[in-house]
Order: sequence, then C-alpha cells, then structure tokens
Amino acid sequence: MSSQLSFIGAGNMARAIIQGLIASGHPPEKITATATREQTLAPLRERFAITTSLDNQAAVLNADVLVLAVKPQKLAELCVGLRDAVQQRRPLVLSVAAGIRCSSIERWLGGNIAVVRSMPNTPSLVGTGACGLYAAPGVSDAQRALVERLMGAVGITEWVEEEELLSVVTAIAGSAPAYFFYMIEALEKAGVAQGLKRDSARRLAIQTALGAAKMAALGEHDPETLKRQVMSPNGTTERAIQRFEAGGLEALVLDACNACRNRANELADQLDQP
Ligand SMILES: NC(=O)C1=CN([C@@H]2O[C@H](COP(=O)(O)OP(=O)(O)OC[C@H]3O[C@@H](n4cnc5c(N)ncnc54)[C@H](OP(=O)(O)O)[C@@H]3O)[C@@H](O)[C@H]2O)C=CC1
Ligand SMILES: O=C(O)[C@@H]1CCC=N1
Repeated sequence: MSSQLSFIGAGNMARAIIQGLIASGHPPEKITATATREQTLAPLRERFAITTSLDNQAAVLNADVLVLAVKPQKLAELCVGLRDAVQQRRPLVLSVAAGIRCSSIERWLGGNIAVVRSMPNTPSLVGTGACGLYAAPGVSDAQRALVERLMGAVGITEWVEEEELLSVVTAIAGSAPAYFFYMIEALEKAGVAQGLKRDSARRLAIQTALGAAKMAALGEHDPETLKRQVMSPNGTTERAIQRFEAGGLEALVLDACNACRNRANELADQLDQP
C-alpha cells in the first residue's frame, strides 16, 4: 500500500516530485501539500486532485513520510514549529533542502527522528530526475527502501555514505538542470545571431540536447567517444571544441561546481543554529 506523503512547501521542487509521483501511479489521495498561500495550492489541487492545506500541523499528523520542501532559510523555524506534531506522529522525514544537515533537522524536530536528506532536481517532473540520498544514523533499511521507492518513481537515485557529498550532488545534479538550460539558451542565441528564426533555433537546440542525453544514457559508448564520433578530423566540430578548450570550458565548469558546492556548505554553516 502507498505511504501517506505530506509535503511542507509546494514550490518548484515539491511540484516536480508530486507531478512525477502521480504520473508514476502514486494515488493523489495519499498526497498532501501545504504552503503559506492558498494561491500556491489551488493549481496543485485542481491539476492533481491531491489534498492541500494551509495547516502544517494537520499535514504532519497525517504523514507516514514528511517531505520538507521549503527554502533552507525557512527550515529551522518551520521545524521548531512542527516539533510537537512530529514527536506525536513520528513520520519518516525526507528533506530536499539544499545544504541543511540531518543533525540540524533532527535537533530542530526535538530529536530521535529518522531523517533522510535528498538532493533531487526538477526533471523529476518528467520522470527523469537525478537524486542524491543520505540516510542519517538511525534510519532503518526499510525506511531507506521506502525513500528509494518514492524518489525512484521520478528518476534515478544515488546514495552517498558521507553527508558532505550531497553538496557535490547539488553541484552536478540538483543545480545542474539550470546549466543545461543555460547551454540551450546560449545555442539558441548563437543560432539567432547567425540568422535562424528564434523558434527554429530553440527547437534545434532542445532536440539536440535531448538526443545527446539519450545517446549518453544508452551507455553503449562513453561521452568522450560519443564526442569523438561527431568530430571529423579537421572538420567543423573540431573547430568549435577547440574554441571551448581555448576558453577553458572544463576549468570553468569545475569552478562553477566548486562555487555551487561551497554555497551548499555555507548554507549549512550559516543556518545550523541551535
Ligand atoms: N528548485 C530546485 O531546482 C531545487 C530545490 N531544492 C530545494 O527545495 C527546497 C524548495 O525549493 P523550491 O521549491 O525551489 O522553492 P519555492 O520557493 O519554489 O517553494 C517554497 C515553498 O515553500 C512554501 N513555504 C514557505 N514557508 C512555508 C511554511 N511556513 N509552511 C508551509 N509552506 C511554506 C512556499 O509557499 P508560498 O509560496 O505559498 O509561500 C512555497 O510553496 C529548497 O530547500 C531548495 O534548496 C532542491 C533541489 C532542487
Ligand atoms: O539553487 C538552489 O539553491 C536550489 C538547490 C538546488 C537547486 N536549486
């Protein structure tokens, strides 16, 4: 039987997971979402027929799995406010918040609560999410399996055995859809600058990203080989790749991922208040 899920927070990430879960067959009557404003909730209720509520306590008291999906800066106050309800119901807690450590969440919730931390991404919306998971000490195998089933319904999951590594997952998966959208935007702009209509340039760039990702996902060849297959010696692609190399693209990607990971760690240090 499906678990009763309560999402506290119904923004971009919660919506992506909810939509993916429903598409994968999770019963809508087993999902509740809360927010601070009715206008956030109405579209979710109308589209997915889930239960929505402005009452976080009630949502906690009904939850087998409590998904914490508010901004990291709001998590401490939220958790402290939910402490009594959480201690009464004792759901499995699944946080999607960037940076915030399990130990902080557990402490804010009053202690002795099973907490799993995840770092999902918005392609969960289309069942193609990539999600890192970390289980705090005290989380049972059955609870790990439950989280894996839930997040596995909307994409792939990868457990990390050291919590700090979730910051790396943030850099290469949680935040990374934005990098690929950025690349699509850049290709579209380049196409327009060189004379294509915007719509055509966008369609071509999107389809190319999709095709490249699908080929890489097949795993028949590694990405380096796939790249080489496009690059005829002294051909057109080689010229483009040479420009990326001259511009230091790989070092720039590393630098961006370092900045992303560091920000995740910084959030944890800033927000880890008693
Ligand atoms: N967006 C992404 O790609 C990813 C986000 N994350 C993490 O997911 C979390 C949510 O991010 P995201 O969805 O982008 O943020 P959004 O701002 O889109 O959503 C936040 C939600 O929290 C709700 N909220 C705020 N305060 C409360 C409260 N006291 N009680 C109930 N609900 C509340 C808001 O409701 P209202 O609008 O009505 O105030 C809103 O629905 C963050 O911690 C982020 O780090 C993780 C991976 C990827
Ligand atoms: O940008 C952010 O902070 C969130 C966390 C990962 C993706 N989006």
